[in-house]
Amino acid sequence: MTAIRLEGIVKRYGTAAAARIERLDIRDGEIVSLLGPSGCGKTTTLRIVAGLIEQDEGNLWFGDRLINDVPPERRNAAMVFQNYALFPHMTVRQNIAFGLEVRKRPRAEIDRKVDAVLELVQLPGTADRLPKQLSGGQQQRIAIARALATEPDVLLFDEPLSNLDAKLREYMRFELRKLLESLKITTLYVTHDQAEAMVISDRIVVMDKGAIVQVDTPHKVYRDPASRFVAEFVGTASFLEGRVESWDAGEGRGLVVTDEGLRLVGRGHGMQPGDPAVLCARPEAISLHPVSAATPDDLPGTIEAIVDLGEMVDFHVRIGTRAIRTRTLAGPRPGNQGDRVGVRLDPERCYVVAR
Ligand SMILES: Nc1ncnc2c1ncn2[C@@H]1O[C@H](COP(=O)(O)OP(=O)(O)OP(=O)(O)O)[C@@H](O)[C@H]1O
Repeated sequence: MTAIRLEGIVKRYGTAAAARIERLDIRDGEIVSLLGPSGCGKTTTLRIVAGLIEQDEGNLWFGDRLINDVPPERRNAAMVFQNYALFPHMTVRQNIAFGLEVRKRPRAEIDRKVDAVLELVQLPGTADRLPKQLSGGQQQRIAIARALATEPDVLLFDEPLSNLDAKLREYMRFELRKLLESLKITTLYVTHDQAEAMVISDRIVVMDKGAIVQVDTPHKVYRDPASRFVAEFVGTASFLEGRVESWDAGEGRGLVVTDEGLRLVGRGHGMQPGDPAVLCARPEAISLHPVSAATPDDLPGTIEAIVDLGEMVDFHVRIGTRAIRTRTLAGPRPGNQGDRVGVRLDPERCYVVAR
């Protein structure tokens, strides 16, 4: 097992920095995702770790080994790509054996390892098939088996599930998480899909414009976003801009008065009275109540639209000049389109961040 450390890493194309990572530590056996919108520098960072791109500045460590000048094939890292990158004219067995043959391993060992990794990805009967005789999901599992066969210290995934259809992708997330958990190999995983990152990772690195903006467990990234950008990118939220009226640093919560004069309580860090702020309300933080059951503290709202998603129902609600969104399990509804409702915000699930 190998810890990974990136220190002062910068990669520029022309004058623009595609990646600038002050510091990132990935622990032995940890599964870490790089998550962010297109162009934020995820793939550049992953490729620097793989040795496929050379950084302009900074140091990269695998354990206590500085590997800046170590070529990719000597880093003992295996990469799994979005397009599987299997050799089409080779059987599954030949594909998986390839890396071991390059390393001139004895035949018996190669056969044993191929069988073992096929077992691991639950495709033991496919050894003699060609990639085209497998489904997309199966091909991706073979690509993973091929990566595992060489017993790498580090596994690198570049959007490995993006080519699969939505249902299979969802299933494979859980399968992959189970597999990675059992392997305990240090893993860096690139995705722009926040749900995938939530399922796969021990920790998520959220990136924006080449830099890291938050590193935390999936739970913390969702429950404690460091900025509006993170709250917007991971999950959904309604945003209410305003100013901090009072703040209890000990409790980590305070009162925000929005630009429309709504008084709302939320949790956060490092805010001061007078700070411009945004209150981020997750859909599950907002509950709607028929006017007859509303309390004086509820905000007066009007249901503008109801979107029925089957098991869930989205409500778009107007509060004065503001539109917010909430989501509930299908069931009794607080009202119909056009009805007035009481809107209640759970302060525990509202986050106050700098504006
Ligand atoms: N070879 C290159 N030459 C010039 N600019 C590049 C090159 N590779 C990447 N970039 C730029 O660097 C930035 C980061 O790219 P990168 O591929 O790392 O982003 P990403 O987060 O992986 O995006 P995506 O999810 O779309 O793959 C982008 O602005 C991109 O246009």
